[in-house]
Amino acid sequence: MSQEIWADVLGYVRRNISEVEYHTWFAPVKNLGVQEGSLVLGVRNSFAQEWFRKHYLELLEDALRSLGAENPAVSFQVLPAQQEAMLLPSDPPPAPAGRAQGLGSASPSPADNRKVLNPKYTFENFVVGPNNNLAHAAALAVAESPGKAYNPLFIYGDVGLGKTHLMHAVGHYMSERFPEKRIEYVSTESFTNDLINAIRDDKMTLFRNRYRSVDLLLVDDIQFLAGKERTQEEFFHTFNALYENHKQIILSSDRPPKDIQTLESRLRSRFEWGLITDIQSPEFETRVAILKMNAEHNRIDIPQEVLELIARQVTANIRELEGALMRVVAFASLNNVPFSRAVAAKALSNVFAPQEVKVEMIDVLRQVASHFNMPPDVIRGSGRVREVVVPRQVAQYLIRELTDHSLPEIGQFFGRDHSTVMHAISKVTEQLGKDMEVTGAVTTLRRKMQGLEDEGLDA
Ligand SMILES: Nc1ncnc2c1ncn2[C@@H]1O[C@H](COP(=O)(O)OP(=O)(O)OP(=O)(O)O)[C@@H](O)[C@H]1O
Repeated sequence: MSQEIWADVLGYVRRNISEVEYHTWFAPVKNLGVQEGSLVLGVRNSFAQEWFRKHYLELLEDALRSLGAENPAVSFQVLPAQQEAMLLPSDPPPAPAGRAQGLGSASPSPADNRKVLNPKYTFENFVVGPNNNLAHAAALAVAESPGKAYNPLFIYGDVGLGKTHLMHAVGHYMSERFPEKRIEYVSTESFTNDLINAIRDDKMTLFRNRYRSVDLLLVDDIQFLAGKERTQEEFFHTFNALYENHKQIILSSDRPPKDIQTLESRLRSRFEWGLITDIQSPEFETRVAILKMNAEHNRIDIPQEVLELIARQVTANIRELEGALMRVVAFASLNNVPFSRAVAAKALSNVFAPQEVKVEMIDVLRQVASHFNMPPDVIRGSGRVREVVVPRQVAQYLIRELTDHSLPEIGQFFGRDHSTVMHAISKVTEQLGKDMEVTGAVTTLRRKMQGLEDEGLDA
């Protein structure tokens, strides 16, 4: 396949996922051409291969379809290490921005977002916290009694806080219970474009029938009605027709109706007829819960303290939060290191202000466990065979060296008293330089814990 077509494919992909997702996954991909009718893409390792199959196959097929391919096929091939080295992106990824449609999920393109509800945006997948519980309760009430509870429901809040997610959740809820109901999800931009096309093609009746015959109308980013007189006029009539027929309307906006400038007052007052509710930025616990849910959905086993570190880094926007998690996952897998706070901090250091990461006992234990290929609990357990005792002593030695914890605290962490820890430390000290296994483990792990740069990790 020519590089021009590949550039078009990348352009399509880029428009449909967040910047951080794009740079993490697509920047290093190599176009290997078409083989037996299938576009072959070179990826760095088998993890990336699996990830692409699971998360981006459909998106890539859509991209090819949009370029005219009738039966698009895409396959992924792991590149040999040498070729891979040449593909490492030289520029640091930019700060997350744009519209990711959730961790790893391919999203509909803006042009055909009408009628398409993102399957991930359900009530089950919506984490409720103090920042969004009113909006959530209102959406649920509306889903249960469309056209009766609050009409319209007006949800406002900053970007990436879950307005679209809640709207789609109502749509899914309704379509599951009443499959015959007509649901229309549209961005204000698409509504405007449809109107322009209808006027141009002399198809206003069709346009009106379409929007005025739905049972649930979901309109995103209604603030973009500002200054568009003809669209406002048309939307006013659509609104009235639906309202009078007790059809549910849900609107989202980045601000409350009173703050939308140049909005006709008859529309503004209608937007205020039902319920106006906002979504605020999530607090720490909600952010951790969202990350946890995302990790579970993607079957990623990531320690709580790593999720907490990510949640401390990204505070304002859930889309960015998801991007940050994805970055950490990609970073750890591409560098083949276990998840730790230090790894997460390193993964995010190009994107967010670096955070001081204090090494914790659990971090050291995890690293030691991974080095010796043994579960952390076994190291902390009561086993007395050499295979367990050596990692345990190394862990205690490194914790003493790399953290501020006292001997009794370390003892407690291992369910032992401080004299055992003292013994472990002197034992390791004695073996350093003599016992290859112990010396190698201490040196490697110390380097890993102190500074990841020394490990040749790529951000
Ligand atoms: N409470 C939540 N629980 C789980 N995921 C959430 C929650 N809120 C938002 N998200 C996720 O955050 C991402 C951004 O949400 P969404 O697109 O709904 O934001 P938005 O407020 O509509 O943003 P915009 O103003 O840019 O349209 C989505 O992937 C969504 O699933």
